[in-house]
Amino acid sequence: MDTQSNFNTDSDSDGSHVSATPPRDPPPPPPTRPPGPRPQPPPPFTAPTLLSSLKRKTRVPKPSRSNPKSLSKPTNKPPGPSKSSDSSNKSYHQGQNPSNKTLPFQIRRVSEQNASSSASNSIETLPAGYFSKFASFSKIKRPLIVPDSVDQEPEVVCPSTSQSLPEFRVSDDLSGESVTLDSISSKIRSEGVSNAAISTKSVLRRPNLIRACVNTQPTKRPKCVNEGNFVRLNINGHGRRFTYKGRGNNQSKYSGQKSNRSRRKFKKECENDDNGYIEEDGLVSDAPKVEELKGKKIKLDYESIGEAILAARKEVSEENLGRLLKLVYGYDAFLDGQLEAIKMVLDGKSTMLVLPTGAGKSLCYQLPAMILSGITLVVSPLVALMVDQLKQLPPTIRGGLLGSTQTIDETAETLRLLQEGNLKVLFVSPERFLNVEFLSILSAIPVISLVVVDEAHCVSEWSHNFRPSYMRLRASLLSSRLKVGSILAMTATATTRTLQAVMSALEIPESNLIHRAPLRDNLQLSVSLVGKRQSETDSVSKYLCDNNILAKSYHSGIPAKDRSRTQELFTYNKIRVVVATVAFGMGLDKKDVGAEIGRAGRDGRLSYCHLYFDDAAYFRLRSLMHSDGVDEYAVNKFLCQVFRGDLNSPGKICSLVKESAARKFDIKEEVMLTLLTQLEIGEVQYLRLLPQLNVTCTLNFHKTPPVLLAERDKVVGAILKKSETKQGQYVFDIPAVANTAGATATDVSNRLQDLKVKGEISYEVKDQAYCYVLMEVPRDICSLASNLTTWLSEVESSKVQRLDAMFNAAAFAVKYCEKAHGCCDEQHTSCLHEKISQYFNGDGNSDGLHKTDQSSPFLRSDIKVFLQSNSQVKFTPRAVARIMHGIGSPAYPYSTWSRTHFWGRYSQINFQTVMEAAKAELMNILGKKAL
Ligand SMILES: Nc1ncnc2c1ncn2[C@@H]1O[C@H](COP(=O)(O)OP(=O)(O)OP(=O)(O)O)[C@@H](O)[C@H]1O
Repeated sequence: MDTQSNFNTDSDSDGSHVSATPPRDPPPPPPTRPPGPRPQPPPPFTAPTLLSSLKRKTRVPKPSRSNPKSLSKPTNKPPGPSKSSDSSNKSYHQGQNPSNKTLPFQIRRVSEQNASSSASNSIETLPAGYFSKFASFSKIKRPLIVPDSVDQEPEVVCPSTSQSLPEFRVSDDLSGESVTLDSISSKIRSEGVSNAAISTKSVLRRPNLIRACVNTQPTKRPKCVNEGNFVRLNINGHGRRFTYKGRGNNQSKYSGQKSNRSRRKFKKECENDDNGYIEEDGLVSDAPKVEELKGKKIKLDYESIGEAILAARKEVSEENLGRLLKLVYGYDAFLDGQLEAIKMVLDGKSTMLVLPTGAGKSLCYQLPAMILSGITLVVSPLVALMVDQLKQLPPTIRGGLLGSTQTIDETAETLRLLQEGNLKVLFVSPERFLNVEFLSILSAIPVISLVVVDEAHCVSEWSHNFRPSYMRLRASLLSSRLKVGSILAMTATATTRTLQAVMSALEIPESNLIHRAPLRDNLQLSVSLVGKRQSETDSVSKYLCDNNILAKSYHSGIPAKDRSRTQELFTYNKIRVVVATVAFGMGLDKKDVGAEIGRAGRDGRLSYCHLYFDDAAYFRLRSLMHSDGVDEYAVNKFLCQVFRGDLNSPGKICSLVKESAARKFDIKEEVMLTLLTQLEIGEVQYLRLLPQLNVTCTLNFHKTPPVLLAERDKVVGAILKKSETKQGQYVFDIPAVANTAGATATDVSNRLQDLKVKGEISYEVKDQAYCYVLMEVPRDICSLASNLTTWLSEVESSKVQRLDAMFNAAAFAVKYCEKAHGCCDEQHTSCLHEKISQYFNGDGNSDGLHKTDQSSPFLRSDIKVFLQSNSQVKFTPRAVARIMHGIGSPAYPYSTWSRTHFWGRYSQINFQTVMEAAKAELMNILGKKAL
C-alpha cells in the first residue's frame, strides 16, 4: 500500500525521505473514558516489508517486454499469467518450517543452507575501503563472509589472501559539519583549493567518495583489485594507461586504426606527464587490467575501450554501442529499452524512460556519459541513492558526488575536480543543483552534455513521492542557465498523469517516451487479509530471530548508523531477512532478494511479493493522506506573511523561519516549500527562492572596536544598524543586514566567516529559514490563496484516490477474484498485474470498492465534548478533524494531542465528513458566543 504521505524527512537524505514509521514516542497514558463510544486505539502504522535473500530454485525465462506505449494511447493489455510453475513452487515449499508455513514463501533457517552454495553465492563485489587505506571505494573480489551471530562484528575473510579485513561502513556522520556552498567558497577563498591542507586530504579522503571506517592496520593489496571510482588518481605507474583527448570526432588523438606514430605519441605523452598519467574528460586511465563489475570479473582493455568510444562517437550504431557494452560491462546484449534510450540520448533528444525496477536504467546514462564530450549531471533524491549509483559506475567513468553529508573539504575537492574538468558524471541533490552558487559554477563548465533526472516522478505533484525541490527542475531553467544538451528523465513508477506532468516540466516531446510495463514478470504477487493488528518491524524481526532466522528491523526510528549496518549485513548475506518500512530498499542493487516488491528478483528468478492487508491499516494510511492538507484561511495568512506589504518590496531578500512559521500557520514545512515553489514557477513569478539559511545571528566583537570596523566594512556597518544588543552581544537578522548593506545573504555569511577567521568576531547562527527575493507583490492575495488551495486540495484527494486504487486492487484479489487465469489461493499475480497496469495506464484514480462515507451518530457529540473540554484553544475544522483522525500537525503535535481521548477515534469516517461536523460545531459555539 502507498504509505507515502507519512514520509518523514530522513536524516540521510537531502530532503524528504521515504519512511513510513509512526512517531515512536511512548503512547499516552490511558485516558479516563468520557461519554460516548469506547475509543479504539489507533492501529500501528508500520507496514513492515520482509526482504529476504532467499535461495530460490526457479529461474523464470527472461521476460519479453511489451512494446513502447504512447501516452495518448495507453494499452491496458494485462500481462499473461505468471510463468511460475506449480512444481517450482512445490519444490520450493518443501521442508517448510512450521513457524512460517502460513507464508506464501519459505524462509530457510541458516542451518538449513548448504554451506558450499552460500559460499559460492557470496562471491560478489565489495564496496569501498576493504583494502585501501584511503577512505574511498575499493571494489574487490567479494570476500567470504562467515555467518555468525548478528550481534557480533562481522568477520570478513578474503578468500584470496585469507586476511581479516577492515570493516566497511558507509559514512553516516550526520552530525558533522554542515556544508554550505558559502562555507566552501569561504574556505576556498581563505585557503585556496590547491593548498596543502586540501590537497593532502584529497589523497586521504576523496571528496566524491564514501568515507569508510577503515582499519588502520596496513593490509596487503590483493592483485585483482578494481579500484573503482576515484580510488587512485595517481598510482605510480601500475596498471594500464589509457589516454583519450578527444572532444568530438575529429579532435581525438587515437582513431580506431592505431598507427605506429600514434603509439609513439602515446608513449611520449606518458613520459611527459608529471603524474605518469594522461587523463581527460574524466575517463579513468589508471585502472588495473582485471576489473570486477557486479561480481563478475572482466578484463578491461582500455585501448579497445578508447577505440570503441571513438567509434560510437562517429556512428551511434547498435554494433558500436554493443561493443562498448561488452568491453566495459562484459554484457552480451542490451536489455529491453536500453538501446532505444541510449540512441535517443546520444542523438541529443530529451527522453523519458520508464522501465521497471532492476531493468537497467543506470546504464542508459552511464554509456552515453562515456561517449558524450561533456559532463553528465545526475539529479537524485537521496544521498544513499547517489552513493550507491556512484559506487556502481564502471571504472572507466570518473564520478563525483555533492551531497549533504560531505564535509567542507570533500565538497571543495569535488568542486575543484569539476572545475578542472576531471569529472565525467556528477551526482547532485536537487536542492544543491538549484543553489545559485552551484549554478554559477556549472555555468562556467564548457559542456554539460546531459542532465539525468533520476526518480523523475518526484517532479510531479501527482506522483506518490513528490519533492518541491524537484518541481523547480524545469527545462526552461536548465536550458537558460546551463545550456544543457538534453535531459534524460528516468522512473520505474508513474501514472499517465504523472508522466504528462514530468514531460511537460522537462519539455520532453511525447514521441521521446520509452515506456515498458511497470512490473517485472518474475514477481509472484499474493495477498492475504489479516484479521489482527499488523505487527511492527521490531516485533516481527524479534519473532524471526527467536525462530533462528537471522533478521533485523529497519525503519526511520533506528539511528542512521545502525540502519547502514543493517543494510550492509543484508547486502553481504550476514542476515537473511530485513523487516523494513519503505525507508529501506531504494537504490539497493542486490540481485538475490527473494521477497519484496521493489527489490526482489533482480536476478530474473522467481520472487515473491506478499501483501498482508487489513481494514485498520487501510484507514490509518487513508488518514495520513490528509496530513499535508491546508485550508484557504491558512494559505491566505501564509501569503500575507510572505508578501508583508509594509516590509517586503520587490528586490528585497526575505525569509521565513521554518519551524515558527509551520507552527503559526499549521502548515508542514514541506508544504510551505511547495507553496513558495509554486509562487516561483507559476504563471507569474512572484519570488525567487534562495538557499535555505540560518538567519538569526548572535555576534561578539573581539579585536577592533565595532564602530571603527564599520567604517571600513559595509556589512559591519549594516550589522550595527540592524542589531539589537543583548548583554553585549549583537543579535540580527542576516537578510535584513544584507538588504541594508546592498549585498546578498551569501555575501554577508561569507564576510562573517572571513572576519571570524581573522579573529575579529565570533558568532552563532540559528533559525533555519526559507529565503527568497521578492519579484512581484500580487494584487489580489485572496484569489491567489483560493487558486493555490484548490490546487492543494486536488493533490490531497489524488493521494486518497491513489491509496484507494491500491486497496481496491488488494480487496478485489481477496474478495472478488474468480481465481482463474493463474490466480489460486492467495496467489493473485494475474489479476493484480492487470489492476496495477490499469492504475499506471490511467491517471491513478479509482472507482472504489471501499466506501468511507458513512458517519457516526456520536461524531457531533464527541466533537462538542472535545471542543468544550479544550475551550481555551482555537481550532479550525481541519485541526479538529486531524485530531479525530489521529494525525499530528505542526500546531497540534502528536506529543500533546495524542493524549486526548478522541485522538484517532474517527479515523474510519471520511475526513471531509469529520471536517464538516467540526465546522458545524465550531459555528455553533461561535453563534452562542455572539448572542
Ligand atoms: N545489458 C545488461 N545486461 C545484463 N545486466 C544488466 C544490463 N544492464 C544492466 N544490467 C544489470 O541490471 C541490474 C539493475 O540495473 P540498474 O540498477 O541500473 O536498474 P534500475 O532500472 O536503475 O533499477 P532501480 O529502478 O531499482 O534503481 C544491475 O546489476 C546492472 O548491472
